[in-house]
Amino acid sequence: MKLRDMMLASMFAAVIAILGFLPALQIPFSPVPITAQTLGVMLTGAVLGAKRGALSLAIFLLLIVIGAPVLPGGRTGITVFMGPSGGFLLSWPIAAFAIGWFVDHTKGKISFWKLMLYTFIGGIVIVYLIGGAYMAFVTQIPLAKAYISCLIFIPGDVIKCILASLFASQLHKNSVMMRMASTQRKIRTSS
Ligand SMILES: O=C(O)CCCC[C@@H]1SC[C@@H]2NC(=O)N[C@@H]21
Repeated sequence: MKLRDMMLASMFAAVIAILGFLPALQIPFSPVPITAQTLGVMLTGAVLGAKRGALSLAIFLLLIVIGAPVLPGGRTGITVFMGPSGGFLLSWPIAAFAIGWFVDHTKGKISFWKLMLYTFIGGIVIVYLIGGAYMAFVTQIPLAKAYISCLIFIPGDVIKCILASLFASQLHKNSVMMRMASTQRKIRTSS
């Protein structure tokens, strides 16, 4: 991994930390809040790809471990991993990796709809599977009940999928156009 990759991964970790300044929404019947940071997780995977995306979220989790107040409300420290939302946090590098893996293995155009599917699988299905199971374990509730309680997050998380997919598809389109323009320039100067 190059220095540039490390810098990009750190930059996206910072973006997720900044999203943590938006207050989390505590909802009734759930010990886990609605947070804007999942938008950052989806965006990171969709823009950086698998390896850099996972690295970025690993950096973000490391910031929590060392006590940086990067979660909404300034929460931090290793103890947050032991709470009901701990599994959701631990799922984030896997989610970013999965979204990025799909992006890295996409043949042809990375369209909005493809990204919608990728962010849905990585940012919702994988996150809920891991986070829900962990929450059931920590709070000692039945697994089915934990998964049902995750459904409340779906409307907000689908909106985040849309936003991340819109942004990332535009970015991928621009980078393809820039690459084409630079190839054309090279051809012109060599002929
Ligand atoms: O701040 C924390 O302690 C982590 C919060 C985890 C929130 C989960 S992630 C998936 C789902 N979508 C949300 O907006 N909230 C939950």
